[in-house]
Amino acid sequence: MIEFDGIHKHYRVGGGEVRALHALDLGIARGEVFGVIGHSGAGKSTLLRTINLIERPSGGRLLIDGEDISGLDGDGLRALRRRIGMIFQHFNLLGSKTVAQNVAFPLRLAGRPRAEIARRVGELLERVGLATRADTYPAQLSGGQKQRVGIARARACAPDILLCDEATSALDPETTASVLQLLGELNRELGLTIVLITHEMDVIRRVCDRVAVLDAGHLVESGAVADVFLHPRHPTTRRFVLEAEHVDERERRADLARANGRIVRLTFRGEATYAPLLGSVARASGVDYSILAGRIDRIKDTPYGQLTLALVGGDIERALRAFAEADVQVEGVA
Ligand SMILES: Nc1ncnc2c1ncn2[C@@H]1O[C@H](COP(=O)(O)OP(=O)(O)OP(=O)(O)O)[C@@H](O)[C@H]1O
Repeated sequence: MIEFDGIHKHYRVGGGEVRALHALDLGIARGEVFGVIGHSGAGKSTLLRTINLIERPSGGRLLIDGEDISGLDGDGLRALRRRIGMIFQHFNLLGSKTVAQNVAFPLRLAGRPRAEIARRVGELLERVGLATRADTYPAQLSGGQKQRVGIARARACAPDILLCDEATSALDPETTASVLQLLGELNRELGLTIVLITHEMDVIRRVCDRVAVLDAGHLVESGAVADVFLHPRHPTTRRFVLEAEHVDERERRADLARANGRIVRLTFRGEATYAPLLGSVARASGVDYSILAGRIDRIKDTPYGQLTLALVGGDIERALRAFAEADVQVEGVA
């Protein structure tokens, strides 16, 4: 649905130039939740803002449904922006307008009749659980409620793409979870294509289908969230994953260096996560193990487990074969 084809972006600053995106190739499919992760300055906002042409690419082609949009202006640009909603880290609500007036704003700009606006605003607020707050002002709402108003407003013109610019970065963990849940529901209910940018791997893990990792304007890794999260290849991605696990990379390495035996990482996905496998494999192969690191969690709705073990004695090859036969992925850890 959205295709970046060799997209470049540079900004002119003073006499020089800042290169924000370098020859970016990226495809986002209709109906998916696509996450872009990167550190500050990596180019995430620039990438997001090229999709609705708040930023124009300096080179390359940007296709939506096969049409190159990078040169659109006038009516074409207005039509493009109506099909793309956007929500922001700091909500960007109009403080002098009520919740209902904020949500009505894009509909008024689009010249919709008054009765239709009233009906649509009612529906939109109902869906985000704020029907009773229509006449309050943003300052009277919590952060989570403000973002729900932002989501209702972004949906006003029934867009088929929603851009989320660090939409949960200003929220506490519980509120973040409920806003991400709402985004997931809208994606499933409406087939809404969602592109979100974040610097938190946990946000990606909870809600995204696929992810791209940006580093200094370069796309360094992309793929299904489970593959990228469980088997990160690029050092930047590995750092994001360790951060999400609250692990210090140097401490982890020191722990591994102290362990004796053969060190392996086992990844269990789906049903294998719950199989009582370790004890039976250890008994059958005569291998002893110590657990160096471990985590059980979910990627979207799929449970996974990841264990780093030191294996000692017995028939280690037999143990590794038994894990592989039970659909557990085995990787050596250097
Ligand atoms: N309007 C602008 N004018 C000049 N330089 C800019 C502009 N917007 C972004 N940049 C520069 O482009 C690079 C990428 O910035 P961008 O905001 O896209 O990164 P980001 O990953 O979203 O970072 P953050 O998480 O801090 O917002 C940075 O070096 C930034 O300073």
